[in-house]
Formats: sequence, structure tokens, C-alpha cells
Amino acid sequence: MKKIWSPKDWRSMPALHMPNDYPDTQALDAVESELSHLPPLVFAGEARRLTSALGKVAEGNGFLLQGGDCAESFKEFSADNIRDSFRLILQMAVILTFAGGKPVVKVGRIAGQFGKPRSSAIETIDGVTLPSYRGDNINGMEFTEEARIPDPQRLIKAYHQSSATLNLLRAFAQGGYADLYNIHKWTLGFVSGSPQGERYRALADKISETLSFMSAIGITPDRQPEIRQVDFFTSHEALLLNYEQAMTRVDSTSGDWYDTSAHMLWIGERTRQLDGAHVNYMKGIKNPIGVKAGPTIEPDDLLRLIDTLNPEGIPGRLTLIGRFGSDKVAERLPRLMAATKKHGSPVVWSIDPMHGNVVKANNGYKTRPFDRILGEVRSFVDIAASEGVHPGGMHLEMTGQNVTECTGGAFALSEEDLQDRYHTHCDPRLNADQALELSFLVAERLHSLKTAATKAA
Ligand SMILES: O=C[C@H](O)[C@H](O)COP(=O)(O)O
Ligand SMILES: C=C(OP(=O)(O)O)C(=O)O
Ligand SMILES: [Mn+2]
Repeated sequence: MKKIWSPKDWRSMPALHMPNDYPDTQALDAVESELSHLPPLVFAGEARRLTSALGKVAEGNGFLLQGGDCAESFKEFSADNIRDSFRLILQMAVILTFAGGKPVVKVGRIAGQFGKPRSSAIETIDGVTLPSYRGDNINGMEFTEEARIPDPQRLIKAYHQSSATLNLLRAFAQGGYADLYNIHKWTLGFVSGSPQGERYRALADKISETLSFMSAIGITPDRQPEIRQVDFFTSHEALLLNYEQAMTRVDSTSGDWYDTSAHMLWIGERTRQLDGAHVNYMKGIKNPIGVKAGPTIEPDDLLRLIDTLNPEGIPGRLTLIGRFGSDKVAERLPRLMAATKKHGSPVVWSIDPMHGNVVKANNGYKTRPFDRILGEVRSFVDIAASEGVHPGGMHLEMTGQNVTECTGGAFALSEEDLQDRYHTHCDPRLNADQALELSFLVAERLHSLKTAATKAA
């Protein structure tokens, strides 16, 4: 008889990258119990709506834009930061929708993206060695012995920050801010004078003209509420399975298990072992899920993951997030796409051009050159076209703030510039200007693909 899945089954399996050095395990148990009684952050019906939107992407009728911080933090938590990330995603979505002529599904790496898997468990500075920082929901970033001790109360704080973040996002998405008639107002302060700001303004002018035309022929917001509001979804890496387990609830309408900590969850590159705890947990929840696929994955491994995570072949259930590096994508991706196409189970193919393109600058900063990021996305689009697969999405680490963390872009940020505003708690993010530039360049590629397909038809 088939064993019935339970949200705690993962506990008997190898769980990589989970902290096992909480000094007080009873305090951790108490926190997990407290979390399991706190209200859900998202509802099953919303997660199902995202699955269905992603199902359309899997069919080739849409594009997934997923992005946000590498690691959210307690320190950078503010209404302005949330607004800036939200409007950056809206702007990017407008650019991509206009070029592709297809709906853009908007998913933030936000309201729960705290825990980080690290390459090394320890960090040494000036001869002092301490445990690595692992995300604000585990320990503190300051380089002191005390800060680096895991504290379970941080999970509670992260829950409440996620809840407040979601509350504001829902208000922005549904309460008028995302109204397409506001399209000019979304321009971020520091971007407004840049080449990308100019380009965005020209696009916004065109859209405003279109809205006036639509209104003149009777297509008004009271008839088409989509003009006034957007669907915006949240996501994070399902790394801390004790937190995810505590947020897992049975949906009363379907009787299915949902992880109510976010609409979409994904499995990281370091925790996608077929017989590991993370895959076991993720196969039982009904949310739409993603899995990162890096340069070491072979087609057979990927097909086994697809069969395990989406045995019923539900469209929109599974997103594959490639992250190879601009120098490896051409060698690794074609055979993976060919294999998933032949296999036939529906997937969304997305690209994360961030995690395979990390370099260490001469001054020690961890950075990512804009050209490599762009290069990986362009290769992804071209490879998908030649394999007959839909280039379904893009997964980015970015912020609405004017940071200097990735080199290059229209302002040609140099390695020396990195020290000016390097604020990330983990990996370097695209700033708003770089993210808009990338969107325009990717949009051009998607547009020429669309034009070529129309001509061939
Ligand atoms: O975000 C992804 C990983 O957590 C991150 O790239 C790890 O960084 P590290 O190599 O500095 O540990
Ligand atoms: C940890 C991450 O990436 P990956 O699992 O692809 O290394 C991440 O997306 O922050
Ligand atoms: Mn990262």
C-alpha cells in the first residue's frame, strides 16, 4: 500500500543546509509549535490561481518574472523598500508584456526569503573563525560569536515581517497603486534621469495613449478591473523545512496540503537530492513549486525529479530554473531541454542568470558582471528557440534601491564603484536601472523571436 505523505516525513531523511546547532532545542520546538498556530500567510485558492497562470506559461502563453532580494533582512525592512521592489517588478512586467504580447506572471522573492544555504559553514576574518551567517531567520550578520549563534525567535520575527510585507503588497496590488493609469508614477527617483528611465517613459507614453483609445471605445476600468489591479505572488526557497512544516495546513475546500508561507516555493541547487528531505517535503504540498537546475545536473536526474515532483503532470505545478553560468549554458542546457521536451510532462523553463555568474572582484567584493547575466539570458532564449521549447521565465536577484553590487550596465559600474553602496546581506543584486536595462534587452530578444515565428507561420 502506498504510504500517505505527511508534512513531517522529511525529518527522517538527510536534510542538507539546515542548522543543527541551536543551543536550546526545546526553545526551537516551542517556536515551531507557536508557528503552527499562527494564521496562514497565503490561501490555497491563491496558490491554485498561480498554478493555473503558470500552466498557461507552460503552454507557451505567458512569461514568469520572478525576482527580489537574495536575502531579505530585518535591517532593510521598510515600506519604501517594499514599494520600490514592487514597482520595479511592475515596470519590468510592462516592458516584457509589451514586447512578448503575452501575460507576465509576477512573483516576488519576498515576504519569506530569509534563509541561505552557504558554500562554507565557517567564515574567517583576520584569523578569527566563526560560523557563517545563514540568513536573518537563523542568525545575525555581525561578525561576533554571539550574533552567529542560531536563535529560534528569529523565525517568529521573520514570520511577522513576512506578514506585514504581504499586507502591504496586497494593498499595492489591489488598492490602486498598480493601476495602469499610474504607469508614469512608477518611475523610481534615481532611474528617472537615466537612459532606462527615458526609455521607460517613452513606453509608458505609448501605453497611456492606448488606454485613452481603449477608454474612448468603452473599455474602461469598471468593465476591465485588470486595468486597476494586478495579481502579485510571493515565493522563497523552501530551505528551513521546520518553518515550512509549521506553515503547512490542510485546505478545507480540497483536503490537500498547502504550504501557506508563500504562494510558490522552490528547491535550491544544493538541496535537490532525490532521496533528500527537501524533495520529500516539496512533493507533498500542492503549491506551484520550482527546482533549480545547475551545471552538474544530467537529463536523467532532471526527469526523475520531474516524475517525483509532478507525477500527475499538472501544468503550472513545476518550474525548472536553470542556473548554469554564461560560459556553461550552451553546453548544458540543450540536452536538458531536449530531454524534458521528449518526456512530455509540462514544465515552465525559466532562467536564473545570477547564481552561475558570481565572480570575486579584485577588491574582494562578490559581484556579477552585467554582461554575463545578459549573456546567459540571451543564450537561454536562443537555445529554447532551437530546441522548440518556450523560454518561459526569468529569475533574478534585484532591488529597487540604487545599490552598487553588480558591475557593468549602462552606467558601466566598475569594481571600484562596488564599495559605494554594497548593501546586500548575501549575493549581489541588480539595481533598478540594471534590472530595467536587462528587461529591455531581453524584451528585444523575445520580440524578434515572436516576429520570426509570426513570419514563419
Ligand atoms: O543565494 C545563494 C547562496 O546562498 C549563496 O550564493 C551562497 O553564497 P556563498 O557562496 O557566499 O556561501
Ligand atoms: C540559493 C540560491 O540559489 P541556488 O540554489 O541556485 O544556488 C538562491 O536563489 O538564492
Ligand atoms: Mn542568491
